[in-house]
Amino acid sequence: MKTLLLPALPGHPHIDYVGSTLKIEQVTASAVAAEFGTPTYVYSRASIEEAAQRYSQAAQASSVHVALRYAVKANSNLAVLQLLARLGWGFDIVSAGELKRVLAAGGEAGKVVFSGVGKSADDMRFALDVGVECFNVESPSELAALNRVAQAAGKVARVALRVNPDVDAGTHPYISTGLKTNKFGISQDQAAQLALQTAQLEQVQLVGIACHIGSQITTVEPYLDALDKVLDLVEQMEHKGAKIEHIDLGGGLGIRYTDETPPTPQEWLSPLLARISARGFGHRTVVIEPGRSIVGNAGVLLTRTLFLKSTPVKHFAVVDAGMNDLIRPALYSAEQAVVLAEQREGSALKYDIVGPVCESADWLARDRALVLEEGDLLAILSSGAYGMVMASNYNSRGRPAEVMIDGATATLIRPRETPEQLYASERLLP
Ligand SMILES: Cc1ncc(COP(=O)(O)O)c(C=O)c1O
Ligand SMILES: N[C@@H](CCCC[NH3+])C(=O)O
Repeated sequence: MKTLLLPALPGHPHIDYVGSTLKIEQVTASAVAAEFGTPTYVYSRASIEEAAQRYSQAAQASSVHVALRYAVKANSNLAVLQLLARLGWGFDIVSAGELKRVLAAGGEAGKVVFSGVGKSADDMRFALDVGVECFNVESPSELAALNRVAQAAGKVARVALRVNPDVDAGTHPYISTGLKTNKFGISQDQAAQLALQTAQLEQVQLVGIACHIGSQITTVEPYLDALDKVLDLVEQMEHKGAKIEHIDLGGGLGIRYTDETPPTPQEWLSPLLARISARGFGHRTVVIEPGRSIVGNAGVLLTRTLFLKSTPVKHFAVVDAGMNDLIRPALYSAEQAVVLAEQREGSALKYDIVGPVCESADWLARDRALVLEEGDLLAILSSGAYGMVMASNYNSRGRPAEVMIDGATATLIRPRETPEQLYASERLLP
């Protein structure tokens, strides 16, 4: 029988049981649900800040200069971005929308890396106008387009070439990005050629090499493999006269969802920086772009059990959160631990935890042994990353509320969407 992380919740700092009661910092999950309803995403401020500080400390332990850039796509709530901006972090973005959020949250454009395989001309122009620090370019066509946009804007765009190092990060195929069959990055050969071409383009300046090999990676080896290939390329480019100021290693460090044991930021960064120094590149800036490992285990999704239902072959717990609120299980068959806000003794049944959406893929967890009653409040753990940001309005369901816990204080950082808001901008025909 599957047992998931009970009674202690390892890997989830500041989210744990006190007796049989689940608390996020000093606030009970039940109190959050009573005040703000369900489904609701709840984040621990201390957990986010400590995760960020573990990266800063790992960076400070080395003589190599490390630029910290939080990947906004993991969780883009303004309050989350504000916490990181206050800690001095910059940001990794993939759209003008994310860039606008960063600016609205008090982030500095000069500490923003613009990633993504499909940047529009409008997005490039906005990023140039506000002065982002670097564009991570992923194709010859994108480089040409950026040169044109920069010319029209009268600016010079600082550029890093994102290389696809063709390494297997050992993660889910949908979140692997560094294989040659993936759409991301430029092959090593093509990158070397493109580096030469940048010298001919007046409105772009090559300053870096970037890579990002995937997400939820739980070992260091694929990063070292990718790094060696990136450093080979840097050597090759500098031999031909380029001046590479920074090496961007991307993000991707995994978290514990059930029983994974990923390296800590220190265990991840230290061998990479050591390799960079050993190969003679220790005076370059190293950029990192973590997302999930900052916010993933700082958040839970609270959901209320509506009905328990048994068929001849299965027990179902129908809850008020669905795949529109948290799509990771439906999309990647992701396993996230599910726990009761108030644990009770009794004999457990194995439940599939399913939502109200009209799709058979609308499941949040499968075969979980729980002692459940209708009306019980559940917490889906590890929901701080790629949770709310991937939520949709399918079935005209308003997206959940978001709440930040700081000690004994719960602050609503985004109210629940109402159905009226969903269709407010739609128009009836004349
Ligand atoms: C370019 C880039 N940087 C950083 C990240 C953040 O990754 P993660 O949340 O796995 O740390 C991603 C997402 O995979 C990405 O595509
Ligand atoms: N959305 C994915 C991660 C994608 C990372 C972005 N490249 C997840 O939930 O695991």
